[in-house]
Amino acid sequence: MLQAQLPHPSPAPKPSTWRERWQAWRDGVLTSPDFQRRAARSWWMRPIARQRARGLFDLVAGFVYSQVLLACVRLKVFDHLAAGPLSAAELQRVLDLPAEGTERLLAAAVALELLERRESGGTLRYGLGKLGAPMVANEAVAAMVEHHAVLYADLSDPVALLRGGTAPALSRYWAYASAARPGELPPEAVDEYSALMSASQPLVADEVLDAYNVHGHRCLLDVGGGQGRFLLAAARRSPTLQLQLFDLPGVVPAAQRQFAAAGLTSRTQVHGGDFTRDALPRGADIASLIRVIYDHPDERAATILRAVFEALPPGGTLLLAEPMAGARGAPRMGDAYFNFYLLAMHGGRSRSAADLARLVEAAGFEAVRELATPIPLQVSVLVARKPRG
Ligand SMILES: CC(C)=CCC/C(C)=C/CC/C(C)=C/C=C/C(C)=C/C=C/C=C(C)/C=C/C=C(C)/C=C/C=C(C)/C=C/CC(C)(C)O
Ligand SMILES: C[S@@+](CC[C@H](N)C(=O)[O-])C[C@H]1O[C@@H](n2cnc3c(N)ncnc32)[C@H](O)[C@@H]1O
Repeated sequence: MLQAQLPHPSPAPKPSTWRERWQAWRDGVLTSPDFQRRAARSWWMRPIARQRARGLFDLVAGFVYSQVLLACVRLKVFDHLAAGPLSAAELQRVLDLPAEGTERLLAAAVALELLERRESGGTLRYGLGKLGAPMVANEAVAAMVEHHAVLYADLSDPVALLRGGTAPALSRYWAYASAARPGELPPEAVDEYSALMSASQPLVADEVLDAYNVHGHRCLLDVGGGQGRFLLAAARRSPTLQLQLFDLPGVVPAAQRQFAAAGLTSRTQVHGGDFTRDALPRGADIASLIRVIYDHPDERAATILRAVFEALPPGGTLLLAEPMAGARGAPRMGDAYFNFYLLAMHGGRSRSAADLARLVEAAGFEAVRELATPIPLQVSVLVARKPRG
């Protein structure tokens, strides 16, 4: 049965304001198939009708578009074209696909602006499109594209997911999200997500370090710092900065290996523990929480922020960075994408900068401010200070 034919669960409220009357009238018009048909045929309404049809079609087809991108990533199409355009026959050879598969992939990738057709001297070649060019050697986004197989399997029944009681694969992938004692997770339970986080740090690290200059600081404690990729980026910005990393005991051996490989062992202290139970190491004058707080429900987020507050000296700085709901220019990222992602993960919630500022202040910090980042879709940043007195 169509939604419009379902009985209303309560007597529909009578519109009382001008705005409510306008909205009720507009709903009536826009849901009418007769109006939709007439609008599509009217010269002045047709552009709007076409735009709405396209918008809805793109929501229907979104998974197909994602899979075209996945095919391009798996076949390394963008990297093959980095040195210059290739003909369909050349691409067929390097991609090792049948001719028809190649033609279909190229047509789809051109339509999605991942590739573009280039004609010269009577030969048709394929080059990088405006959305394909940023994918060249982009291991961060490529790793995320691959990872979405897990998410999309969990989203195959979105209503069941919303009703709860399911056991999404994503909640097993992020083993700490539902573990009673995350501190006891062995390396094999944390290695896969830690590698994904490490691979995707380039989406975040330079954005954060461009927004906040760590130069004036003596020692940076990265809480939930994973395999240390953010600290390695910070160390490159400030050669005198001391580094402390805190993460689950199962994660820290990989972090230690990364610091040793970068020749940074003497500047680094690595601590294993559970930030919901254990005290954080003292000694840093700035602590960062990068892509950590949105993993957790409010109560656990408050515990983590309080632990950071305790670890910092008076006047110490908190640097909190993650993709935030309501980020400028990215309205779908927080409320649609991460909202559902975090539901499947059985973890936390996508929060706006204002929601996070409230949590940060409740933990005792002051002077909370949001810093501008170049691409808020990737990450937004809050800084705050522990009071001096
Ligand atoms: C030169 C001429 C002719 C014109 C100039 C025109 C011009 C200005 C062009 C701009 C070109 C340009 C610089 C393009 C840049 C493109 C960029 C920066 C693209 C970035 C894309 C980023 C993407 C797609 C990021 C995706 C991130 C995802 C999906 C992240 C997912 C994260 C997850 C799932 C995290 C999970 C962690 C957990 C569990 C929630 O804690
Ligand atoms: C989403 S990852 C972010 C990692 C890293 N900050 C980054 O942005 O790449 C969250 C991190 O928090 C760590 N974590 C989760 N629960 C934890 C806990 N109870 N105690 C300590 N670390 C924890 C995870 O092991 C993981 O490294």
